[in-house]
Amino acid sequence: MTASALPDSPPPRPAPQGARIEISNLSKTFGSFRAVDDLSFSVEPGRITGFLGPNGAGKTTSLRMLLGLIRPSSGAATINGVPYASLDNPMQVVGSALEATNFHPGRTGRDHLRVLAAAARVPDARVDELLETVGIAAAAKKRAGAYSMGMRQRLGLAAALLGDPQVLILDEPANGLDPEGIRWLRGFLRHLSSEGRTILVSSHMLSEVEQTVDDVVIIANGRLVRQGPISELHGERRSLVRTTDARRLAQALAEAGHPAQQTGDDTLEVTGDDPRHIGDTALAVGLPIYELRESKSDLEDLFFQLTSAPENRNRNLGDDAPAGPTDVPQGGGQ
Ligand SMILES: Nc1ncnc2c1ncn2[C@@H]1O[C@H](COP(=O)(O)OP(=O)(O)OP(=O)(O)O)[C@@H](O)[C@H]1O
Repeated sequence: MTASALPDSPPPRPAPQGARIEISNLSKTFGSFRAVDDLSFSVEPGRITGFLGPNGAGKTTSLRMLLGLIRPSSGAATINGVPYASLDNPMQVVGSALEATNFHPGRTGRDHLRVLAAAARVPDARVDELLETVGIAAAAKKRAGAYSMGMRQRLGLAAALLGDPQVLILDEPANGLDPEGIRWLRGFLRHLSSEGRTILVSSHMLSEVEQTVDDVVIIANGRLVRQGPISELHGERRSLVRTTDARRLAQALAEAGHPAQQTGDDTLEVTGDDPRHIGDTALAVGLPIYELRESKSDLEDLFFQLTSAPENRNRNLGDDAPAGPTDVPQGGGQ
């Protein structure tokens, strides 16, 4: 049906395209403590980027600077080339959920969103649409104080989406979600990024976001330790093979130009080869294959190695951790 056949229906709302986030030499010190240290990275539209680091690495502090909630000691954080505080229509550009606990406990989930919607001149219909989208419509009239952590996460996500933003910034959004909720979140974020939006998601566990993100930015001790597509973290492809005579198959693979290492009487590991070549070679020498699977490097181990080098160890466990908060949030736009 064409649009002209439905003169009263509103035109379909085009999904907003993403915006680029640029963090340039960003630093934040609290007293003499350097929470974020000369951090630079960029986040691209149409991709989900995991912002990762152990507890106390400086993720939330960086996100708060990006959102204009605290002032950088030096450096800059921009969205589409401008600091958050200079955006003309911030809610349409950036939606964020930094804490899932920041709700008036006596107010219903729906009222919480309606207050925010009114302030941003977003119609109430969008509130109901979003409650449905994030899966808490049935609890819309319950007090937010009675919500589970997972429900508060969903409410926070709905609040972040009120302005239909180009950029979504979520601090540990999987906290408190059950496995079904995590799977739902993964699909939902994938859908939003496929519309061209820019999604930045923080987590202290690489394994938690491993299946969700396209790119990673890993920080430790306030500093960047790795940035790039998550596929590059996996390193070279390896296959594990189980057969009856691993030595003979390893030899046959070597003769066919595919170096393999015997790891047991009946097991071997082949580096960088297409599993089909392994199967073909085994068939050619008449050996059965009982198991053939790709072995991915353990990303959680890699994450630990990257972030636990002596210079990157968690400062909260060391002697130089700060005594306590010394910088009061300044509110948006400061
Ligand atoms: N207002 C503040 N005053 C003093 N120190 C602070 C302040 N805010 C954060 N810090 C310190 O800065 C460091 C980084 O904290 P931040 O919350 O950014 O880390 P994080 O990576 O988000 O950690 P988590 O995964 O535990 O949330 C921590 O050592 C924290 O104690």
